[in-house]
Amino acid sequence: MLSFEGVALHRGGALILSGVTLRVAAGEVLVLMGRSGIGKTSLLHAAAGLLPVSAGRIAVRGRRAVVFQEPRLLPWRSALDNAALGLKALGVPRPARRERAASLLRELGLRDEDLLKRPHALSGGMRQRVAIARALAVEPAVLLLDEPFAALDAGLRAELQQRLREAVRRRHLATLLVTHDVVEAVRVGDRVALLAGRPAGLLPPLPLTRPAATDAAVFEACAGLLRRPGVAEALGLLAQARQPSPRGWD
Ligand SMILES: Nc1ncnc2c1ncn2[C@@H]1O[C@H](COP(=O)(O)OP(=O)(O)OP(=O)(O)O)[C@@H](O)[C@H]1O
Repeated sequence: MLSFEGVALHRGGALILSGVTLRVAAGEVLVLMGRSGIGKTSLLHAAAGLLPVSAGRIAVRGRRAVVFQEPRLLPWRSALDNAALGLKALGVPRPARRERAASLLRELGLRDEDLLKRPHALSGGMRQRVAIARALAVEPAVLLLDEPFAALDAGLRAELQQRLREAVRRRHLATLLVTHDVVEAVRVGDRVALLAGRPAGLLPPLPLTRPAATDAAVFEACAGLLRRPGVAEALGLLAQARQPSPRGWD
């Protein structure tokens, strides 16, 4: 379980977030969205313990793990050793940690011949699978994901979103996912919370209904979310739509 109560945050001397109250239950994927620079990553970093809060309280029940947009792997270590890193820090013996890491890497779609490759020999998608495996390996109760698939192409993103969703459901993790991608929100999330205003606060979270796996159902769910009052504005989409393009006004 992860909860924020009346949280305020400063960055560079400026108050960027205030009065943020939110609870992410075990087994729930809460998607955090809002326009660029609003404070999504800062809030996630505060939940990860990487940034102090200026006011309020963040409570984490159980272990937490973080996945960043870049995989942040050790270049001189194999995929297997990278995925097992957190377990090493926890003092899990080598055979047990390699076994658990290998099983997670397979669950996330790595083939056996990839397990001993170093990061430079893996694709971007494989590297991010290793980063997710490394996070899941420590058996967290709370998973914090900061745009984990933003650098991947659309097909791969869809596959990894599906695998992530299955992995967090199976483990009953309280998951906070920061993303700019509305498709990702409806594919992975149970609820979406939007940051808006300055300093930013949280709009009341909206439930997401799980769409069928077809593209049409996913796009219909996205359109439904964007039609909800305040959502397009909070994502900065209406302001963008009024921007002139090189061809004139869109
Ligand atoms: N290291 C830092 N020092 C000072 N200010 C920072 C720092 N990092 C971020 N900020 C500021 O804090 C505010 C929130 O940034 P943050 O990265 O949390 O927003 P975001 O919503 O995650 O943005 P994006 O969607 O573009 O990633 C921004 O105004 C940003 O300029």
